[in-house]
Amino acid sequence: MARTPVETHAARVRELLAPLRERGTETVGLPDALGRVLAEAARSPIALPPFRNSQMDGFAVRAADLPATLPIRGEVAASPGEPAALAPGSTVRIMTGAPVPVGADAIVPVEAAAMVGDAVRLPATAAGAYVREAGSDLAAGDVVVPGGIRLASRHLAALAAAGLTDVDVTTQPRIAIISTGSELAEPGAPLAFGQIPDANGVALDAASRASGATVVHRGRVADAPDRLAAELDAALAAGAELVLTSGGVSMGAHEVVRDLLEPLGAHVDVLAMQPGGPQATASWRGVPVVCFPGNPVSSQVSFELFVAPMLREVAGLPAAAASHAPLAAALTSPPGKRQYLRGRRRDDGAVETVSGPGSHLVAGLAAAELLLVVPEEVTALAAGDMVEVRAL
Ligand SMILES: Nc1nc2c(c(=O)[nH]1)N[C@H]1C(S)=C(S)[C@@H](COP(=O)(O)OP(=O)(O)OC[C@H]3O[C@@H](n4cnc5c(N)ncnc54)[C@H](O)[C@@H]3O)O[C@H]1N2
Ligand code: MOO
Repeated sequence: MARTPVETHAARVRELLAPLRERGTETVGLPDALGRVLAEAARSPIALPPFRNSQMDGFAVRAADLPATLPIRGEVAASPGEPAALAPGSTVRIMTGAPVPVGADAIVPVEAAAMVGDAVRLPATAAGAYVREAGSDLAAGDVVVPGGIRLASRHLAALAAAGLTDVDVTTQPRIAIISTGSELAEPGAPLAFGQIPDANGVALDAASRASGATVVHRGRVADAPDRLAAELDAALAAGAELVLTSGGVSMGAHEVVRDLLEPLGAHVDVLAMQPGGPQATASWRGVPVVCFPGNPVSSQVSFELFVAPMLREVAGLPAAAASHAPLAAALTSPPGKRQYLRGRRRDDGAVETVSGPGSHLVAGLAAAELLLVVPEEVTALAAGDMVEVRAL
């Protein structure tokens, strides 16, 4: 059977997921806005800084009075309240962030001052020295963060400094994840012989969230089509815009995903790649369903290749980094399949495989930091040959 090119399936998934690109907006509080994409420019209702204030702990002065020994007429702290105007020929102690009194036009840092009894000797100082003018960062009404920006802590700092408490962000794609397989148990539950913990559920949940989506439902079903149908309905009831399934798409006697969805028009394929050979795409009551193979490495690599790129784009995240590096040692690869081998980079920059090519080697994937991509037509590579490398 001819295997379907990886790009053909990628294009099919891309088309199926196109509606997810159209995002609405919602309002969230600043602490919850981290990592979200600002829907439109946020403007500052106040100037930054909001008032003229001192950049140093020191003395507020009129520059024209200096150099001189001046009497100290009190103190201005960084606290609410307007300070009294500075009388000519005098100074006040002032703290960083405190309002500069009317009449003062410069600050002398405390290190440059010398006490002379109750008075203070201050050197010549330029007008404007260490004075932070109101609006010198941003004028009231100016854009504090432009729309389309993925919010990091520095953006939240600027928004909070502007006194904003919540912002409009684009909604996150809502994903449901369903693990299929009668052998699956809740991780941590005692295992009967023949059972294994469900690894794909937590992995696809984490991968979805790391790609900027939100997970609205997670389920696990035995190899029974009516159970899968009920779980798909539960996913839609939870508001899922996209359902990811794992398992049940190859050629066994109990392929629950195929059994339920193929008669309804699912597209089932065997791709020219490993891991991630068997794949399917479907719709459930109009909602896209992307079906990954059950092997844990296969489902994770499939997510990375077919679903993560669109989610990252929507979330304003950079695409996974791809580069080339020399191979540390020779390797062989089966013909007709693009191999995604688990690897790591050595100190000398060469890349080597970790663990084997088997799609069940979930611990091996955990030990890897990158994937080595061996093209379909390449069956042998020598040490030093350049290979494509994808960061994990
Ligand atoms: N006769 C053939 N057999 C198989 C073929 C084939 O072409 N002809 N393809 C193999 C390949 S490649 C893959 S990949 C798997 C895919 O099979 P399914 O998608 O139907 O997945 P399952 O059979 O349900 O599971 C495969 C494997 O993964 C384990 N698994 C499943 N779900 C989980 C989970 N949530 N957490 C951890 N491990 C999971 C499952 O126990 C199986 O060991 O088919 C090959 N067979
Ligand atoms: O192609 Mo399957 O995904 O190796 O194990």
